Amino acid sequence: MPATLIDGKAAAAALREQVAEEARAFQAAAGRHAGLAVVLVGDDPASAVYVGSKEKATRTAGMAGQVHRLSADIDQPTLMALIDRLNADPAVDGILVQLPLPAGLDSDAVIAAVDPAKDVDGFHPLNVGRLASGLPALVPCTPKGCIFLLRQQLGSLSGLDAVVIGRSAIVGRPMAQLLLTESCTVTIAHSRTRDLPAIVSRADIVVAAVGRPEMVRGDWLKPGATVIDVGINRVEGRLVGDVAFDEAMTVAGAVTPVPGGVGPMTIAVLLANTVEAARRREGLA
Ligand SMILES: Nc1nc(=O)c2c([nH]1)NC[C@@H]1CN(c3ccc(C(=O)N[C@@H](CCC(=O)O)C(=O)O)cc3)C=[N+]21
Repeated sequence: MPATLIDGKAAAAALREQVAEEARAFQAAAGRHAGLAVVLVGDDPASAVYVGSKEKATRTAGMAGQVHRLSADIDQPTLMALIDRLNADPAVDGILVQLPLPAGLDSDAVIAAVDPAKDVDGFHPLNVGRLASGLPALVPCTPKGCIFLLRQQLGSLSGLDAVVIGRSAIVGRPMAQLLLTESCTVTIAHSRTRDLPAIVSRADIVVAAVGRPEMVRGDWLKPGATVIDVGINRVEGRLVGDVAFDEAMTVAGAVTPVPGGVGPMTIAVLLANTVEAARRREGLA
């Protein structure tokens, strides 16, 4: 029997509906809309598309969105001054600086300059530390979206063996922290891992976040495993994940597709984080 297809698009639509409800309740209680500011530096076409869909989703959820589009050749002090202005603006609850920034700009400095209470990406060192300590925090959108999909598919994750492939600051590391909070036994694998197929073969949950098209093969998987594919790779004009999808579907219990899996959840969680930040800032949470 083939694996269940995990429908991220449907899950994201349901979450966006719930967030729209929370945004209405916030508006009624606070007398203003929750507000998200997105900063886009340069004219990378893929980034422009993502930012456009974030803008649309923000409005649809009944929140106030603003996009700041800056030229690729702005200097660091100009960008830092914009962050300071957004930090000081009471109408702005969430700040997202689209990454990667053009060469020459220091993204670590920009991330550290964002008010941690407005850090809806969960990239500020304070939120990273809070997540690692098991404290309430604003949590990176993509890993949090993966947890939603896993909970929907499996219910409790307690005691399950989880393997995260990839150790990036934006996906792999926070993903491992969240799985630990869900009481999984967590292994983080990466480019230096020896015998990756053997490690993956023990996992009830596999999260692939490496950025190598179709690297995880079907015959690595434990039969019945739940496979979350975070990869978005453009190969010969089409999108493929980090998992060999057709192979995985013959072995796994459930698999996320690319597109239509994790990606749509990322934007829905961004909206959820923005309402959460707004509620905390107004003392409503
Ligand atoms: N500060 C910051 N925060 C981010 O969250 C952030 C970022 N920078 N930089 C770029 C990445 C990428 N990202 C995606 C969001 C949605 C989809 C998405 O909705 N994908 C759809 C469509 C894919 C397509 O057609 O291109 C899907 O997978 O089905 C993908 C990728 C957020 N990112």
